Amino acid sequence: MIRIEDVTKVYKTSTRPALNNVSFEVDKGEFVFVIGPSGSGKSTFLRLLLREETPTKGKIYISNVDVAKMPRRKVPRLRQTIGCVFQDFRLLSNKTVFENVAFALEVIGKPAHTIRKVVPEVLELVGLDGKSDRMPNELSGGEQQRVAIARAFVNRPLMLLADEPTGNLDPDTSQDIMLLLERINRTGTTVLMATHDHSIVDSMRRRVVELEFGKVIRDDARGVYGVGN
Ligand SMILES: Nc1ncnc2c1ncn2[C@@H]1O[C@H](COP(=O)(O)OP(=O)(O)OP(=O)(O)O)[C@@H](O)[C@H]1O
Repeated sequence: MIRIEDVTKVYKTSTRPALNNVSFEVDKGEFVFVIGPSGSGKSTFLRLLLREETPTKGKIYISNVDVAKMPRRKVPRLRQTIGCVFQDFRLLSNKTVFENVAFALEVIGKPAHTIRKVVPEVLELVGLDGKSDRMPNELSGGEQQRVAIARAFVNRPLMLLADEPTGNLDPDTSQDIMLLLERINRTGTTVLMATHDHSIVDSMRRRVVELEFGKVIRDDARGVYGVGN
């Protein structure tokens, strides 16, 4: 599903590579934690998958398509197959919960009757039924992240990229969000999650890819965060 081959990324303004000859594969339906200290290249990796950046060297295949070589006009279609969730939720503050999720479908031209049907379904899936008319500032952090996950998932993407999704949440709320990401993963969606959260990684025992100075230094099938991090 994702194949990274000898990928090096050197940003224009930097001499040290953010990713240095990285190779690994992710199968459809996997749940993968990408861990490593600040600056080790986690976000760069996620940005390359989204074609927000292109590699300096190497190849990035998603479903056998070389993302780096993809013509610019095809990039929006690629991004429709990838849902994204961030630490800071990134909701539209002047739109309701329903409208935030609906917006993701409107921008890709889905008809109103589909939106009316699908949005309540996904809000129920994330545990927000009954809250569709709230504004983001009337929700807890955990609820806001649920909206963000609903918005990322409503179009049934092939994969979900989560960059520190629990970074602003307390431990209990973080566990709830992880249960939700697990549920989404069980629908067959590949989940890649960059995190610094030791306890979550240790409790989930999923695949762990660890980066350090832009290199993969560990790839464990049922990993823990690791000693000394
Ligand atoms: N746009 C950019 N221009 C220049 N250098 C960058 C850019 N983005 C990231 N870098 C550098 O690339 C390296 C990897 O950064 P990256 O953001 O991928 O790390 P990270 O593991 O996601 O860190 P964090 O956990 O703090 O989010 C760092 O040295 C960083 O300074």
